[in-house]
Amino acid sequence: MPVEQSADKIILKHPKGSSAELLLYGATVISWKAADKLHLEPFERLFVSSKALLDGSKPVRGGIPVVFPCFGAPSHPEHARLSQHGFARNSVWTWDGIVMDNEAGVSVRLTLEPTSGIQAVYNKPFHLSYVVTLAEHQLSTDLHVKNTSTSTDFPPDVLEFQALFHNYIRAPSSSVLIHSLENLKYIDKIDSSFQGLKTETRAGVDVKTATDSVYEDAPQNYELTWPGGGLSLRTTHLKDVVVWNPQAEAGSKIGDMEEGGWERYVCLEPGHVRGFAKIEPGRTWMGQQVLSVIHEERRMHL
Ligand SMILES: O=P(O)(O)OC[C@H]1O[C@@H](O)[C@H](O)[C@@H](O)[C@@H]1O
Repeated sequence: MPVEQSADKIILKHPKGSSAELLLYGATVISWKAADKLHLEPFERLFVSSKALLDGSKPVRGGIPVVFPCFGAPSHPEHARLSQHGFARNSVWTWDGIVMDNEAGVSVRLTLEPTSGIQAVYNKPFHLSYVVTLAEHQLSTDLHVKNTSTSTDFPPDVLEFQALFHNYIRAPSSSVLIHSLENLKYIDKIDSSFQGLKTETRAGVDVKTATDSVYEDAPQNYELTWPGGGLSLRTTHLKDVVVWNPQAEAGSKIGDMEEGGWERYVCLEPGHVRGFAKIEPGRTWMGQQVLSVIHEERRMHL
């Protein structure tokens, strides 16, 4: 069966051997295994901390948590009662069905609507639909956000939100390089003494030191490479991208981070997180990412 379902998890299996696992909790993808031309056996592409709780008691430390409707600490008055990164990553989503099942890919959809728990902290009407698609060498995630307000008032009942895919990519943090971020403006959340935006001067960005950078108006087309491996990331309507790795000093203070976990991943998180996406009543916004295996050694020599 290309799609297996249990009470809390969905497993996607592609006929060519790749696979993915998705929790209803947070719609969190917790595994993506894909081969490349050098390693014919599919292997894990995402990092999930061995200390991550997968029982729905807190957001998963790893995989691909979905961040909505606020990134980081809330900065919009309508999000004031939300916790860091919003409620999508710690809400239980609803299974909606198989979208596609053929040689090209296996695809499933989950949805999230306001529950009483969400309404207690957030009173905007919305409908989220999340489609995860597995191909032989590719994983795509699409988030559709609908403003379900039926208000005809003026000014319109606009839905303002931030959204982001918090990808924990399995990669050696001592040698991974990310490009192309050169010349982009970014907020350096590590350097709190610096006010304003910095300009990226590096052709390939590394995470050898603690990194928490929010790049704005990015090219939506990136490559992560390390000796012997790599992934590309293309996005649509996700104009910003975050690079995060806490390294040892901050990483060892994260309760659900395994010892040395920061050595085994980099977070490359595409989103709309500088300012807010805005949609009028009845309209839908869609943000998409496509993660693809890089088959050949494509390391930039710097
Ligand atoms: O611990 P959390 O809430 O999952 O957040 C992890 C990190 O997520 C990143 O997206 C943020 O830029 C970091 O500042 C943050 O520390």
